[in-house]
Amino acid sequence: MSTPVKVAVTGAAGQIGYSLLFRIASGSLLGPDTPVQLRLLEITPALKALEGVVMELDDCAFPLLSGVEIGDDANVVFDGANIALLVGARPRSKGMERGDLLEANGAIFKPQGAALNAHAADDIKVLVTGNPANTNALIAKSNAPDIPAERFNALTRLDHNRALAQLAAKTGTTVNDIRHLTIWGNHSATQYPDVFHAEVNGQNASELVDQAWLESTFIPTVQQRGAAIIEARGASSAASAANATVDHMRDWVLGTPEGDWVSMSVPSDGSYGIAEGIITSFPCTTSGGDYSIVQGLEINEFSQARIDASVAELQEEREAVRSLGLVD
Ligand SMILES: NC(=O)C1=CN([C@@H]2O[C@H](COP(=O)(O)OP(=O)(O)OC[C@H]3O[C@@H](n4cnc5c(N)ncnc54)[C@H](O)[C@@H]3O)[C@@H](O)[C@H]2O)C=CC1
Ligand SMILES: O=C([O-])CC(=O)C(=O)O
Repeated sequence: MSTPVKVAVTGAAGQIGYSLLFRIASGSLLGPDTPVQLRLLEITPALKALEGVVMELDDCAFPLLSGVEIGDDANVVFDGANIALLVGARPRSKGMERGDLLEANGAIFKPQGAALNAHAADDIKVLVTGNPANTNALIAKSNAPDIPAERFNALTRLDHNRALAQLAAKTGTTVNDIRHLTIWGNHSATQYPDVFHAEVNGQNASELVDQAWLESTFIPTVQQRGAAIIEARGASSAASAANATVDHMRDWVLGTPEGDWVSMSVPSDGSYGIAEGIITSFPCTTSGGDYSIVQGLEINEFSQARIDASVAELQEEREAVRSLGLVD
């Protein structure tokens, strides 16, 4: 067996953590031949609950799990990490304005960015799931000047998976029949799920569904799915968010399937005229541990307006965290 890969997870005692850790330890993240060491970060009051989760991990007797370290100090927990899954974040509480939310999360992601910069392994890959995920990833990236910027991603794979499921249901197919779906923009209600390049069994998806369904059902359903889950379950998406976190990082490390792409929020390099530096969702392929933004797609007027709106929201978030001194 090879040397264990060190996987750091923050917010490990939370809802998503409770699904995610078991998937990582069972081999879903890095495959059946790669042992993992889990390095779990929590706030001090949650360490006892986390100890209980570690007892359960022990009780699974996972053959690939080489060890588990837990703690409340990012400088210790991130030591030597090859992968960091930043899940723990400050949720919006009643009466909290967006600016307050960004500030509260800045207090988490700024020091975590700095701790990754100082202690993570040279090949570190960072994926932010904790909301507001795109801007939290931007804050972490800005505070880790020695880590290449492209190693900081945010999660829009859950939105991608939700869009796949909705399109499959509408067209009477399965998710396996669909290729080239894209989420553009922010992991928020402004995100744009784009079917204009998608194919269902080789046929362009926009020819199989009408514009009215796209505008009044598909797009709002995908954009509002998180809220619908909260309404139904009384708690936010957890197993599906953990699953998407695994999907994103697994594909980044092990590669996307031949002939398809996935949606990843990555620092913009200016592709499609999108402001450089913001962390926004693009169609991406990956190979050899590196990803590339799919180039050359024709963007119609309908799509462009929606991409612009979501990118504008991300630029506003960047301005807000800039004015708080959280990013350059
Ligand atoms: N990007 C996406 O698609 C999705 C993102 N989310 C977000 O993921 C985040 C986590 O969700 P849940 O697990 O359901 O929340 P949760 O509240 O059950 O767990 C979060 C955990 O993070 C911990 N935490 C807080 N501050 C921390 C810090 N500084 N360091 C380490 N741990 C810290 C808390 O103690 C808590 O145990 C939330 O921000 C949620 O909005 C949820 C679903 C989808
Ligand atoms: O709104 C939330 O906290 C959960 C979320 O991001 C989602 O389900 O997409």
